[in-house]
Amino acid sequence: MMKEEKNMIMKQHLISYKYGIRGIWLAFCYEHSMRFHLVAAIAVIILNYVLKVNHTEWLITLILIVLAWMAEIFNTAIEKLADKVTTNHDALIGQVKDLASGAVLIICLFSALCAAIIYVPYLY
Ligand SMILES: Nc1ncnc2c1ncn2[C@@H]1O[C@H](COP(=O)(O)OP(=O)(O)OP(=O)(O)O)[C@@H](O)[C@H]1O
Repeated sequence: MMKEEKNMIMKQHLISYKYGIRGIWLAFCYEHSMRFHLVAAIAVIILNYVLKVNHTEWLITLILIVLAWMAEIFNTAIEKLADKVTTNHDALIGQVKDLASGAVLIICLFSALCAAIIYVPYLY
């Protein structure tokens, strides 16, 4: 591969990061739930420090935080796309939005369960 081609690929790669960062910023601006996820993430990090959780527990909680953020960003993207298709009442659009919300709910419930499993033993 030519040096110019490599540079071009690298440049496009870096530009795609820029779009990704803009996507994360948009999610925080337009989706109130993202701010809730941010507050929850900060609370988890503080709790991890206070309780001095072990390495594995740190990893599990950080992975769950990232999964919840990912689910919320996908949910926001799907909602925006659905609204672009139609803002009129439509049964299928309703189902699409419910499915996207379901994905967020699953990771939130699973995170709450994992938080109970990790933190409760530290309280005794
Ligand atoms: N065009 C539509 N046709 C039918 N039902 C809809 C439509 N738009 C929204 N709904 C229903 O209303 C619910 C909430 O949709 P809305 O677009 O207001 O999301 P939201 O309240 O911003 O959700 P979230 O809290 O996940 O961001 C959907 O899950 C769906 O059941």
